[in-house]
Amino acid sequence: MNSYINLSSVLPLVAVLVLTFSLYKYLVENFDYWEKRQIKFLKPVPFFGNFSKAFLQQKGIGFLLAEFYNQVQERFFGIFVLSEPVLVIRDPELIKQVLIKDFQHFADRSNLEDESIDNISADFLFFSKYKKWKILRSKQSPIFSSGKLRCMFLKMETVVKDMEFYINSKMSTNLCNLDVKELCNRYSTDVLALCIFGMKGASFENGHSKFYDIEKRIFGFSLLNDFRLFGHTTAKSFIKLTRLKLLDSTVMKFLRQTIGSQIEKREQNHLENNDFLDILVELKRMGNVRGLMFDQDRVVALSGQFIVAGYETVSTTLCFALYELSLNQEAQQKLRDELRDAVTEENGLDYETIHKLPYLDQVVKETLRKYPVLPYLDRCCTKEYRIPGSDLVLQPGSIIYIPMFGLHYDKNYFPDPNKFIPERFSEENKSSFPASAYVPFGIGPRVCIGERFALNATKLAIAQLLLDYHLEKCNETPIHVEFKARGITLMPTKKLIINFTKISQAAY
Ligand code: HEM
Repeated sequence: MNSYINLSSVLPLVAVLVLTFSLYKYLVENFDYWEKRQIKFLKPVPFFGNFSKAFLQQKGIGFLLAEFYNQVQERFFGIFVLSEPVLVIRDPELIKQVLIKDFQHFADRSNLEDESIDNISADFLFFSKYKKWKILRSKQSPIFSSGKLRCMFLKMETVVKDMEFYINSKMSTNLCNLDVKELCNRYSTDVLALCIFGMKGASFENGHSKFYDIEKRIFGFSLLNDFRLFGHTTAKSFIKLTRLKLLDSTVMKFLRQTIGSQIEKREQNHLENNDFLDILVELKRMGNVRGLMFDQDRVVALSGQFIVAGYETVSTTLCFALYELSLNQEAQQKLRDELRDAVTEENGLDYETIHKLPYLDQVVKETLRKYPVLPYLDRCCTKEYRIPGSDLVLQPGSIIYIPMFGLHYDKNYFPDPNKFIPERFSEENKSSFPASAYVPFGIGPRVCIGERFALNATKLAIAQLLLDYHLEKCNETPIHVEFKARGITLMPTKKLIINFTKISQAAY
């Protein structure tokens, strides 16, 4: 009798031990993956792999990957993201080969595309897998054709005017201190609303801007938001487990109501506006495109992706360019001189002029080197692949990362990497580093579709602001920027406050 009681009381304990042991085995069972293949790898810890600092929000993913990049000298090496093995590629030649020449072996990103969990993000170009992606990309590329970009440029000019009106309203005796991140958030919101959806974002007006509130909701810091973005880009096992959607119900309601009703209005009134909505209306009219149905739900989903992809990226790039120019007075003056020489009374800062300014281009390129908005490029192997010059054979499903910060801060390619030196990208200097060591927009067929749009919006704003204002650091300007360890895009921890002083028309 006694022995029966003892057994039943220890059974739960045994069960817990067996479960804990099985879970532990499950979490570490992959950890010999790189060792078995004789590939140099960084030692993982259970559950987190090499990503504990990122998962626990102690270090941003970009900086963590740069730390790994600097610990190893090999062309490529292994890490574990949670329990998933990931191959990190350091060698620019191999990067070019994988992203461009051998694209057919790496046609997907590493995220989950599961319509049963999230039918909205599964339709985003960024997340969609090759078969669907090919149709979606070919149907959406015309939005960024040269003709359409020209029309959008005129719309961007009106947003720049609103931004300057806003800056002037904050001034007393021709100067003011402004948080440039906040300023640029408003700018990118209004540029996207107007150019992509043909709607006024109204972020610079007093009162409530629906678009601005939605952007803040998607990228605002909350634990749930962090996990949404981190899971959908980096930790697919987490999304499988939690079934968390990328966009919450408030954002979806906004898309369905605001964008959905705008689409219906265009359909009913046969309106065209040279923007993304025209394309969505056309896709909806076509209905079935090579087996893919474009119904109201799908076109609303497609509209959401540009709000997610364009807002933080453009805003961050512009804000860091303005910040760096306020600290680097020589570069600022050199750029202003170039602008003053180029702008005439007849043709102000038009589309052609913006594309002819080499120093403006160098300033934006150097900003994107120092502050790449996304921390890494990723691909999933879709067809068996032997890494050239090695015995390593990747099977379909294997994941690779290209660490953006590691490359952009590599002293061998960019000496004095912490310094802001736009001249690195001049005609004479640009061959001093391999082209594929600099990849802020990615490369190959899955390169950023909004690259030219983003560059136009950023360059126009920098150019007009520099013609009209002198930018300078003030007491509140941080000299070294610290970055949030949370989120997926690069964000400063503190406000980036700089001083704007109006330049008189006489000096123009
Ligand atoms: C300075 C601003 C921007 C930066 C730095 C940036 C960067 C990137 C990067 C690194 C990628 C991944 C490329 C790859 O994997 O090879 C990407 C993809 C993408 N970006 Fe951007 N982006 C910016 C602005 C925009 C804008 C304004 C839009 C749209 C309005 C946009 C839409 C997209 C889309 C849809 C993809 C997925 C492309 C595909 O898989 O076919 N981006 N972007």
